[in-house]
Order: sequence, then C-alpha cells, then structure tokens
Amino acid sequence: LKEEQSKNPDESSESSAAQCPQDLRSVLVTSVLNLEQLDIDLYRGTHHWVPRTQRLFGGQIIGQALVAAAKSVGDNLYAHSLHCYFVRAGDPKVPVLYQVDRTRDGRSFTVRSVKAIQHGQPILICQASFQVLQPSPLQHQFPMPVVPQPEDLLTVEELIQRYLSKPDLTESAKQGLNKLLATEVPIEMKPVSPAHFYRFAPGEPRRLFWARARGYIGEGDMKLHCCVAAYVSDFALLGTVLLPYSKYKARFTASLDHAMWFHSTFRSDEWMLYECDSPWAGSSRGLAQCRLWRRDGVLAASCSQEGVLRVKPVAENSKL
Ligand SMILES: CC(C)(COP(=O)(O)OP(=O)(O)OC[C@H]1O[C@@H](n2cnc3c(N)ncnc32)[C@H](O)[C@@H]1OP(=O)(O)O)[C@@H](O)C(=O)NCCC(=O)NCCSC(=O)CC(=O)O
Repeated sequence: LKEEQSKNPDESSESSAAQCPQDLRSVLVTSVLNLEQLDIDLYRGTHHWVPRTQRLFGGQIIGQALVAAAKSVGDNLYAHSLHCYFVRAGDPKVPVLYQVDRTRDGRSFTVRSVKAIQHGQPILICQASFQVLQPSPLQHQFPMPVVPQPEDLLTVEELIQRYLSKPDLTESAKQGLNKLLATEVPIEMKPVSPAHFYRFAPGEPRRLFWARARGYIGEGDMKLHCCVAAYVSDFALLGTVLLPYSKYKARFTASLDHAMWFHSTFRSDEWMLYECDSPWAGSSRGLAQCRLWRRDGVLAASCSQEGVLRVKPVAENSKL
C-alpha cells in the first residue's frame, strides 16, 4: 500500500508515464488515503471533500479505516470483507485517528478491528478481514446488467451544465447547481439513467452509474484499489432508498452501517458499473445494496448499507 502511494508515475513504465502526468495523480492516493503514521498501529487521516451536511463523508472514514487495517497485514493478504458502524458524526474541523487492533492472524484469514476516533470518542468501528489467495473449484456470479457504455453517457458535471440552461430554473436551484459544480469530488460519475438518478420522477428503488476515481492510480496494489472502492461505494448508495418517493425530500439522512465484500481484482481508476438497489425501507430506515462490476462483466465487489432517512414533503412549486 505504502509503496503504491509513494510511487511516482514518472518512475513506472514509459507508456503509463506518458499517459499520466504527475498532476493527474488521484487525490485519493496522494492525500485522502495517504495516512500519516503516528505510532505502531496508530494513524491520522485528513479530509479532502466534505459534503454539504458538514459531517464527514462516510466513504472517506471507511476507506481510511481500511488503509489503516491493511498496513498491518502482509503483502500476501487481500481484503475480502469489512463491516462498519458509524456511531457518531465525523467533525470536518479536526483530523481522524485510526487505532488498529490485530484481532487474529490465521493461516488463511487475518482479522483487524479499527476504531476511528475524534475528540477522544469513536466515530466508526470497523472490522476488516484479509485472506491469502486460494484456488476454488466453486466459482459463480450473476451476469452484469446490460447498459450503455460510459463513453456514450454524460458525466454528472455535463448533466448539471445542461440543467443550468433550462429557462424555468429558480435562482436558488441555479445557485445549488453551481455550488455542486464548484465542488471537487474525487470521483467521476456517469448516471446510466439521469432522470432516475436525480429523482425527477418516482421510480423503482434501483439506479446504475459508471464510476471511477478521478486521476491516475495505476495497477499495483490491490489493497489500495479496495480502499478507493470503499470510499466510492458510500457516495450514492443511500439515495437509492428515496427513488420511489418523489413527494418527499430528505431532511436528515446518514448511513448507520456499511458492509462490503471484495470478490475479484479490479482497477478503481477505471470505469466500474455501480448497480444500486434498495429492497426495503421502514421505521425511518432504509436498506441499500450495491454491486460493483468491472467493465468486462466480472463482479468485483458487493456492498450493503442501512441508513436513517427522515423526510419532509417537497414544496408544490419546486423546479428541482
Ligand atoms: C445515526 C446517529 C445520528 C444516531 O444518533 P442518535 O440516536 O443520537 O440520533 P437521533 O436520531 O436521535 O438524532 C439525530 C438528529 O435527528 C433528530 N431527531 C431524532 N429523532 C427525531 C424524530 N423522530 N423526528 C425528527 N427528528 C428527530 C435529533 O434531534 C437530531 O437532530 P440534531 O442533530 O439537529 O439535534 C449517530 O449515530 C450518527 O450521527 N452516526 C454517524 C452517521 C454518519 O456520520 N454516517 C456517515 C455519513 S453519511 C454518508 O456518508 C452517506 C450519505 O449521506 O448518503
């Protein structure tokens, strides 16, 4: 992990150096997931992008917790799952400490517990499990959904530019969209069905988008790609729960827990299809699940999350 983070693309193969100048290096690798070591099994992480809610982005905390866990396991071990609870809102004004407990080192599986701490209190508790690669005669997966290729779809930014040119947009809607455009999120996204993605009409609780880390990461360390995928996986997952409810908008939403399973090798800086759905909502909570597909149809990872969602009715004359 460390080696990959410090690797300068100019030092790698000539062709990748030519394609990926230093200034295109993913900020997820150079900053967000590049933890500072304070002591044995103790790390400090800083923030890059903070959501409008002014609480830390859950994906960042999960990604950083997985980085901390991965630093204490051997190169022959690969992350295969993680299970996290978000127990307190993260404070964007201070860094997060990550304390790793080496729960167990087995022959095949190794387990780590990570506590993310701010102001002396845990904000996230995470368990991550790693495995030595092992062959298996049992191998199956569902087929990847058939969707348009990313080259045929618009990015979120391009879609926002289009909406901005609509004549009937209110001034506050324009301001909101311009704010979104000015935000530097380290993920590139292309919704497969923009109307569903933005909840312009009620629909089934299911949405798909292509996503990848912004900037170059390169082949290299699989553990790092898992950390990036953990970061990305929390970005648009919980919103899937709201898709059937066009008459309501979110008043308070936060992910409560997050579980993830890694199945195959993948590159998080290459387009991956995120297939999100929500099988259930009730009691001010919703369950959301996602599958991450490699472009070639291989299932790379699966994810489940429950969140709290409190809503209020949408104003009749809203243009967004
Ligand atoms: C989930 C928790 C809020 C649960 O804590 P509590 O049990 O104390 O929370 P709570 O529900 O009682 O209170 C939270 C806020 O809701 C209000 N509140 C409580 N009950 C209410 C009710 N019945 N109706 C209306 N509002 C209510 C409270 O006054 C408070 O507002 P007020 O605060 O105004 O007093 C907390 O554990 C937490 O913050 N965990 C971290 C979650 C997180 O940060 N996830 C990652 C980021 S989300 C993410 O990354 C994904 C995403 O956003 O999509």
